[in-house]
Amino acid sequence: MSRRDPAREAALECIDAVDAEGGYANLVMPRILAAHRLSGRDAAFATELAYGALRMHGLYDAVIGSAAGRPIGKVDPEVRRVLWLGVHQLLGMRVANHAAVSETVSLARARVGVGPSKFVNAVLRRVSEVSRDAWIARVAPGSGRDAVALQQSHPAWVAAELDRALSADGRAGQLESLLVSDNEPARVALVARPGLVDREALVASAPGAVPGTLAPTAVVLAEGGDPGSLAEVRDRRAAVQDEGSQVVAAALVAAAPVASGERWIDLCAGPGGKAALLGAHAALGGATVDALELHPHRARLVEDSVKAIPQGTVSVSVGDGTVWGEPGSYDRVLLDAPCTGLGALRRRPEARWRKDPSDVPALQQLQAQLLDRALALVRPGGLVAYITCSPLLGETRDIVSSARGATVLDAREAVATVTGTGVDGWGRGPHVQLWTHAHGTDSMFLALLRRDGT
Ligand SMILES: C[S@@+](CC[C@H](N)C(=O)[O-])C[C@H]1O[C@@H](n2cnc3c(N)ncnc32)[C@H](O)[C@@H]1O
Repeated sequence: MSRRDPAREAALECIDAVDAEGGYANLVMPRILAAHRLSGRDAAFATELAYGALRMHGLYDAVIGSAAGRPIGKVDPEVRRVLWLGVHQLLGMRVANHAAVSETVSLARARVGVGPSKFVNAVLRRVSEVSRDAWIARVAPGSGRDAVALQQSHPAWVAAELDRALSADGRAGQLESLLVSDNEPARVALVARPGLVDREALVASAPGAVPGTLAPTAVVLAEGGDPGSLAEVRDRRAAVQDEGSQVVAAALVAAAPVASGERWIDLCAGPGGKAALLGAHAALGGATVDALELHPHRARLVEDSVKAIPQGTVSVSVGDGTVWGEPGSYDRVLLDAPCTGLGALRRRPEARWRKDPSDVPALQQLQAQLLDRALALVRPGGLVAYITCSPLLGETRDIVSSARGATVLDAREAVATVTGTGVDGWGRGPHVQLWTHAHGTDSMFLALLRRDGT
């Protein structure tokens, strides 16, 4: 009987659950780690192994096909997933070649049988003969867009859309940097909800944490920092939230002075990160927030997220934002629209492979309907923040440019107020597009609109 490494077993279970059963890595992995009683460095190793293989398998399939001398489609899917695990150790991690090959082969023997394990052994030995760069030169040579997409393991259509969005934002030539940043796991950022906990106090509670560099509410945890260990997170005075999300939500508050009695609505609130940040600001300024969410189970997450906000400030409802509410009855609307999520690929290792260009038109239609409704819901002179965690032009500028009855504001001014920086650092305007490679945040888009009329 050969000895098998529990961290590699856990990683393979995660890869199987995601690739074969349609699971989400960030949901299945914690359960698998607990079942294998893995923590600390072993858990981190298993997670990097699984997430890296799931992210990078576009490139690894090309390497495996070349090393095996057969099209990847002819490799049994179960064997292929074991190979991803081995190739990621060889080309994506600093695991010694002999350990990567022998540990993966013993796993293969147990999981897929002796015959296939010999094939795994032969392929991995061949892969281990040359470096990652040499493999890239062999299977994805050049510097054209499709080559860069394969080198950085992104579907070609995703890379093409991101490239277009970069160019439109004055960032032509930055595609490779962006795709590289999608492959680097994000450091965990927390929000210190204003009025509920001081940022300095939160920094002091979390060993090794530092203040964020963009949002005045942000705290960045040390590598491996566990947000669940912090009382402030457990009681919802603080929460995990990308710093870019904090900036764009706070920009709606910063766009005009808050008058007591203002009514705000978050039209697409689940799971409630931005609703809670708005709620904390609203409580300080004497405003109230309605938080709307289509799906009841996500509305429950919003309820939980806002539970530390002073009573009577936020009220959560289940409903459809395309038809909700009394026209003209709100002062500000936050519309964080459902989108492809292609600006947050670093958070979800499998996400890039689950999207398809055919998903985009239905999302665009919904985004346009929601923005229409958002503009109907605000009073004349009221403000709408249109936000996506996708930089795709079809989900961002194109949606905003087709809106009627509103004036587009320079969102850079509100963002500069939030971040305490000058307007110039925020692109060409009037919208603000954050970029993972440039700002270290998710690639969030923000447009601010003011409804016309008096
Ligand atoms: C991008 S997420 C919002 C994230 C949220 N603002 C946060 O910061 O936690 C979009 C949300 O809109 C919800 N949604 C989708 N269609 C909707 C609709 N027609 N009306 C209201 N909510 C909708 C989705 O269920 C999802 O929870």
